[in-house]
Amino acid sequence: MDICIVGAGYVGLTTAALLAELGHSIHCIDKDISKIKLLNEGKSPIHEPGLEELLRKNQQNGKLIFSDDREACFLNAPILLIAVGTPSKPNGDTKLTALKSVFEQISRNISSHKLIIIKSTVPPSTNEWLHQYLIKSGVDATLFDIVSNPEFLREGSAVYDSFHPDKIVIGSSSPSAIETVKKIYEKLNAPYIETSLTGAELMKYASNAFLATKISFINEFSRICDQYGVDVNEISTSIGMDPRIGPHFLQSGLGYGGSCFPKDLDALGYAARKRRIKTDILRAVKKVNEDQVDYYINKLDKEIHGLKGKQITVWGLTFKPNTDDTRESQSVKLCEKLLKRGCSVVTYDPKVQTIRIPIDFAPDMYQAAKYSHALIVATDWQQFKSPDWLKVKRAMIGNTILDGRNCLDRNEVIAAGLNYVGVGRP
Ligand SMILES: NC(=O)c1ccc[n+]([C@@H]2O[C@H](COP(=O)([O-])OP(=O)(O)OC[C@H]3O[C@@H](n4cnc5c(N)ncnc54)[C@H](O)[C@@H]3O)[C@@H](O)[C@H]2O)c1
Ligand SMILES: O=c1ccn([C@@H]2O[C@H](COP(=O)(O)OP(=O)(O)O[C@H]3O[C@H](CO)[C@@H](O)[C@H](O)[C@H]3O)[C@@H](O)[C@H]2O)c(=O)[nH]1
Repeated sequence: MDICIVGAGYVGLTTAALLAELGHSIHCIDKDISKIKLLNEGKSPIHEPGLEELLRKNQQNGKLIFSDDREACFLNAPILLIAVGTPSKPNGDTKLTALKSVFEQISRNISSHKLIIIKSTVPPSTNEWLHQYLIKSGVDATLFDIVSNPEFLREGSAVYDSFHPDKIVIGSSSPSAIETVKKIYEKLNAPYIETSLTGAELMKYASNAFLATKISFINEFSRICDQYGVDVNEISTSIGMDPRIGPHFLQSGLGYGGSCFPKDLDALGYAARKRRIKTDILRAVKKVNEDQVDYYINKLDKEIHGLKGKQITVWGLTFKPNTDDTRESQSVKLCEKLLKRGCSVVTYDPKVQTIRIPIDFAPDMYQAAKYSHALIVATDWQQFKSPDWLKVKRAMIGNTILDGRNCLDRNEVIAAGLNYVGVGRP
């Protein structure tokens, strides 16, 4: 099938690679000309394992083209898949500027039937609103169908996730549109969940809100473990064995970040408040996450007898490993708070070399440790999990290692003569 993908970000590019690989003809467009230029040179503008190779392969075999000619794409393609960003406003509401601009362009260029698939995460009833928008713009209702088809991939494993979805959610009031979307994905052999437009929107928010709740639950629990001298990782393993709970999203640490959980929880809370629904759980999940960075910093403060004037090494700036994304990263928040407490911060991240806060970047992880009073593992990149701790010890002035992701082997750290500190890690 001929599909135009609008938005060449994490979701748009991964979906472009997936659908081209499934045999469809993909035209992917973005308003950002620099991204399109890079893509046409065979380079991915984002770091996502396996993505660049897959994009290049499908560009070479003619299944995938990139351009910034949005109008031509809107005119020609019978299927439009929209994956533009939907960031938060300060009050938690969602900025729909990009989506509205796409729909404005569609309304001006529609002359034959369009199936419009919305992949972007949008607040409940947005898709209904978009449907009405096109009608009010004078577009004949028979000329388009809208399907809400939310995306569940994780950054860092986006390619794997999109080829192995646990389900494909398809929300629409049009049975024929639902059938077409099923055909697009049929080679994936994943179960379909058919629902309404708003049902699909809410399934996406429910998923992210529940996953974030699991993380904040275990993070709050790690503070309880901390007081009782019990290892929280053992608690996660134990409760995770119960199939009613499951082992995933029970890794305690500095908390969740990224472009999705914080934004989507805010959007859901805002939508509920608008309908006068109190969201006590969502508020608590957010509060635990916000407090978690302070809990770690206060623990370090006690351990090294004051933070002011100390040099702290932070390993990892991305919000999780295997990505270059620092949006809403807890590591970045940690660095900002350390600066406010009078520390100097030296950092190393395999994929980040600059950031808009006054911290120093070292060329490698060991040089980042040089002359520091303490070292914090803030993102669980594989290379930080089992480094040469003797080399780290020789580089540092102090000897405290704070395990911000509960991902280190404490015995290895101690064996090198270093002081292991974690939350809920006696
Ligand atoms: N990042 C994820 O892991 C993830 C996973 C599931 C769902 N989502 C949702 O998918 C959507 C996209 O997220 P993302 O992380 O890919 O965003 P992103 O910021 O990486 O990419 C969005 C792209 O859309 C482009 N764009 C904006 N306005 C445009 C326009 N009018 N015409 C053409 N292109 C335009 C931007 O230039 C950008 O390249 C969001 O709603 C997000 O919540 C994201
Ligand atoms: O046990 C865990 C699991 C994750 N995290 C943190 O949670 C954040 C989010 O991680 P993850 O969910 O793996 O990455 P995202 O790319 O943000 O993916 C989430 O957000 C996407 C955008 O909506 C959804 O599509 C995915 O299903 C959903 O997992 C990161 O900061 C992780 O460090 C933890 O602290 N403990």
